[in-house]
Amino acid sequence: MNAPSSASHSEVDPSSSLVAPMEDPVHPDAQEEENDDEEEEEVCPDLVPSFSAIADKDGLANSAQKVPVTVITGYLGSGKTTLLNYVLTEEHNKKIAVILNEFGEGAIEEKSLAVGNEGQLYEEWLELRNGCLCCSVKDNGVKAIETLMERKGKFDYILLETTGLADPGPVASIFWMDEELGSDLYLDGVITVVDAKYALAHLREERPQGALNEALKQVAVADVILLNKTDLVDNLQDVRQEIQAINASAPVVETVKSRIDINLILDLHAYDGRAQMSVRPTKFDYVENGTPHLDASVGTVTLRQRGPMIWSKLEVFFQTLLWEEKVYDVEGRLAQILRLKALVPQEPPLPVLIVQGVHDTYDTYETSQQCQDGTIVLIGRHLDRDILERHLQEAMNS
Ligand SMILES: Nc1nc2c(ncn2[C@@H]2O[C@H](COP(=O)(O)OP(=O)(O)OP(=O)(O)O)[C@@H](O)[C@H]2O)c(=O)[nH]1
Ligand SMILES: [Zn+2]
Repeated sequence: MNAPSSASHSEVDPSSSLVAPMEDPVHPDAQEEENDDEEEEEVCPDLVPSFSAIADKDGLANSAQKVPVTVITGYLGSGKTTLLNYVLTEEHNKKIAVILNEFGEGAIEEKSLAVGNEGQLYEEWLELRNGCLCCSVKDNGVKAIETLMERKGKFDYILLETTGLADPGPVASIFWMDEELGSDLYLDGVITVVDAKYALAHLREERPQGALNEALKQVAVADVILLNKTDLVDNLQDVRQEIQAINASAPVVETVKSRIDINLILDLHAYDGRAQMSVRPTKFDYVENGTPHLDASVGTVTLRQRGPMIWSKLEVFFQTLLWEEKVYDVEGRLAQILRLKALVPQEPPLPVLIVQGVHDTYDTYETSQQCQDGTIVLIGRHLDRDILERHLQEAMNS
């Protein structure tokens, strides 16, 4: 685990390196900044799910025992529940637990008061056909789910629908952090459902003091985006462009009634070494910098670095960016990272590393994927490519 003070966590699992600031890992992004619009329009490496086992034996053994959690987020009424229902009725050989929750809402203190004994915060379980289960957990703790598993037996898979106004970042981090602490659960991926008809309005909604709106955060941290309700819209070009300008690294799949090949959303392993990052140039790579024509305040910047990199130096760059709050854009606004991914070749025989980050927490994983050059994908706001590039070079040359 990677956090300003992570010693206690590395004792728990020395093979892992998840890093996050420890003061308040559940709500790491408390910055409120002035409102503005900025984005980079550029498409960069996608995280492509790999269904072949490329993790090492330990990694596989590890995730075999643990239950994957896919977080399903999206604005009010975008089609999250429709997606869950669809997954439950599709043919699959999994015993899936669906959890509707009020995760990540309210203060932790309030929640622990509400949890009561043994985290019994769930409502009635509904037994569905094909062995699936459904419930509503009114807790923001992993404990409640673990208690459920103790009572109901282990599931193969958990789908967790956040409320439409939730910021999925902290929710995702809960599972991620909890994995470090020996939980039975691990975060597989974040799926964001976008309402094609109202997305542009949602993404542009202003919040007091320039806070980021939920729709932006939901798109920014997505591993896969469903552009849903496409039957209601004639021209998808604008909304698709705006989504990709915000998060250039997540595949955007157009859907009606959230119908999607479930292989595209389950078992992504988006947060471990089994995710493959493919580096493919796209037309967006050639868009001029500094001439944004889309009205988004969150964007993606991709930095590339030739040849093998020294991880400890790259880590200095990440920590400067994520924790030290020393990186600004040209107008002096603090860079705020919502999601980060990197593919980092090291001098052989050191393995290639994948770095995954949500807000200010990041983790590294070894991958068997090969690459010559490093790629760093940053999604957030107030990201100025030239300034970020300079900080990266400073760190690499230190
Ligand atoms: N026309 C159309 N309607 C859809 C589509 N997908 C879902 N809906 C409808 O949109 C409404 C909201 O869908 P839900 O799945 O409940 O949305 P949700 O994201 O779970 O909503 P909340 O939980 O309230 O945030 C329902 O009436 C769905 O039937 C679609 O692709 N096209
Ligand atoms: Zn719903």
